[in-house]
Formats: sequence, structure tokens, C-alpha cells
Amino acid sequence: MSKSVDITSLNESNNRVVVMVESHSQKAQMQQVVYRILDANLDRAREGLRIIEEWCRFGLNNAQLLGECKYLRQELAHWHTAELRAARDTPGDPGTELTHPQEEQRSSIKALLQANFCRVQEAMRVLEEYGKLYHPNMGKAFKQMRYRVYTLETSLMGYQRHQLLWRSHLYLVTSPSETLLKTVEAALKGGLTLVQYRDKMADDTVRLEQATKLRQLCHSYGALFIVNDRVDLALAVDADGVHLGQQDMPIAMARQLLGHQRLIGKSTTNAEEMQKAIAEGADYIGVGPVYETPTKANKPAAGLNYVSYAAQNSSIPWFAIGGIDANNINDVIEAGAERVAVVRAIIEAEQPTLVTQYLVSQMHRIKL
Ligand SMILES: Cc1ncc(COP(=O)(O)OP(=O)(O)O)c(N)n1
Ligand SMILES: Cc1nc(C(=O)O)sc1CCOP(=O)(O)O
Ligand SMILES: [Mg+2]
Repeated sequence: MSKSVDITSLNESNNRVVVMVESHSQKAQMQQVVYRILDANLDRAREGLRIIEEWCRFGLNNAQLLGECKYLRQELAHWHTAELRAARDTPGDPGTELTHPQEEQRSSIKALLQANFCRVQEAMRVLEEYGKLYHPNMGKAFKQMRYRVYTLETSLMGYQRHQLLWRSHLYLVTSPSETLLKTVEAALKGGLTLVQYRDKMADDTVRLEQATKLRQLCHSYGALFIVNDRVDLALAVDADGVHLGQQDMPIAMARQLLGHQRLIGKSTTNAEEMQKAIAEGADYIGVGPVYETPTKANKPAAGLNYVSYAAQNSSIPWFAIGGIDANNINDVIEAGAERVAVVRAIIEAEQPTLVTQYLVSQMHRIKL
């Protein structure tokens, strides 16, 4: 086995210093180690990208995101040279047996995608650093690729949110309840895909705790989670967006804080508010109150006429809201609604799962 040789020499000040000289075979050994690291991480990045790519293809049907995944995989293949592959020593790799319990389970598609984005980004960081020892351009190339992966992650997550919003026809807006989590979970089991946390009275500590739990719950069922009124709270709990009223922060300001990947909803009561909300870039609007409701006392009903106006004029998803329940949902549908939002109909239901199933089925019936 070769050894390094320590020799002494004189530095500029004529002091004797020890210089370590690597032998030729030591250099070759080091090179093999670097090659193995590069080979393993090129594989990791490619595998992670492939998992993400399958979702872009089969889950989202999105050619643009799919193309970006393919491009990145091709770039990886370009760097995966024969000499790097030749350095592979799978039987001698102690890392192949190691798994973390979190890798054994994924709670949702979102968790699966996030874990794989993380895996790809980590691998690319390793390739960026060790790649500098392999090729003068490798570090720079992988830095750029890592940033492309960040952009891909943001675009994909934003696209997912918008797609799920368009696919959601029932929206639960919560009100304070002793059994809030249990009720929301029951509704999620009934097919709910869109939930808004609304509590006008609680302290922020309570709001933060409840919103965090609700976000986790909603995401574990693959549902969107929106926070009422508060952009800061939405960001703090990593919500999918915020719902703003006419008295809340302007859409433009919320957009600056939330970016384009999160959703912004706006309440509207008349044609003018609707047109303004659309022009300002809302992702969806509330249309109501359809009927007077104790949940929002003192707000006069906009009525079914406004529902019909929305059906004719809204270019973005809109949710009829206010006093809607299982008894009158068909009147609202008749007036043109394809999406509805409810509070009491689910929160106060004895069997939230059944009510949700019924409301969802009514909303889907109209699309046939
Ligand atoms: C889906 C949806 N539509 C309307 C509202 C009402 O919002 P806002 O007018 O800001 O009133 P509050 O809910 O804040 O009392 C909503 N929350 N959700
Ligand atoms: C929160 C809210 N916003 C409305 C609006 O018209 O902007 S109506 C409403 C309350 C809806 O509650 P329920 O389903 O219990 O009637
Ligand atoms: Mg509000």
C-alpha cells in the first residue's frame, strides 16, 4: 500500500516546514472516491427527477413541466461519463442499506414530491462541489441546474394548486368549533378538496396552532388550505393561499408577499367588485351572500341574480356563498353556480361526511 511522504523544505522566511506529498497511487485512490461520489449523486438526481417527471406526465398532464424534467435528466446523462460509471462499487457501498423511517412512508403526493425535490437539490449541491475536482465547468453547470430545479419546484407546486382549485366545486369555510379538526377531517373523507380557516375572534397563538394543524390535515388528504384575511398567517403556516374581503389588504400587496404560486381569493357582492377583483389578478372570487346568513350577519343578500351574473361574466373560478345548504343548493345550481362555499352546512352537520358527499355529488351532477 502506498504512503504519503513527508519531506521538509524551506519557506520564504527560511523556516523549515513539512510538506505533504501525495504519491501517485494515493492520487488515483482519491480520484476514484470523487468519481464514486459523482456517480452516486448523478444517479440520485436522475432517479429523483424521474419520480417528479412521472407526476408531471401522468398526474398533471403538463408538457412544459415534463419537458423541463426531461431536459434536466439529459443534462445529467451528459455528465455521467463512462469513467464515472466505471468507478461504481455497489457491494462496497455502506450507504445502500441505510434508509430513514420517513422514506418508508409518504403522507401525500405533495410530501412525495417535496422529498424528491429535496433529494435532487441535495445531489446537485454535492455534484456542484465535488464536480469542481473533476471538470472546470462542472461546478458552474450544476449550480445553474440546481437553480432550474428550484424554479421547477415552484412552478410545479403553483400549477398543482391552480389545477386543484379549478377541480374544486365545494369549499368549506370554517367557523370556531370544539370539534374543528374532527369535523374538517370528516368532510375531507367525504371528498372535500378546498378548506378555508376562518376565525375572527381567536388570539394569534390559537390561530397559528389551529391553522398549522389544519394545513397538515388538508395536505395529508391532498386538499388545498386557505387562510381568511391574514397574509402573514398564511405564510407562517405554509398555506396554499389567502382569502381577502373588500376591507382587507389589496390584492396587489398580497401578491407581492405571496408570489404567483399561492392562491388569492376575493369576496365580491356586485358586478363592479367582481370586475375589479378579476382585473387585479384574483385567482378566484366569492359571490354572495346569496342568502342572508347569521354567519355573516348584517350583510344584505346579493341574491340569485348576482349568481346568474357571475355565471355569465366571470372568467375565473367563483364560489357562490351565503346561506347555502343541502335544501337550497339546487336553486343555486339552477341560477348558474358550478361551485359553492358553505360554513354551517358542514360545520354544524351531525354527519359532515354524508353532507359533504351529498353536496359534492350535487355539484358534480351539473357537469354531466
Ligand atoms: C369563499 C369566501 N367568500 C367570501 C368570504 C367573505 O370574506 P370577507 O368579506 O372578507 O368576510 P370575512 O370572511 O372576513 O368575515 C370568505 N371568507 N370566503
Ligand atoms: C363568510 C361569508 N362570506 C360571505 C359573503 O357573501 O362574502 S357569506 C359568508 C358566510 C357563509 O356562511 P353560511 O354558509 O353559514 O351561511
Ligand atoms: Mg375578510
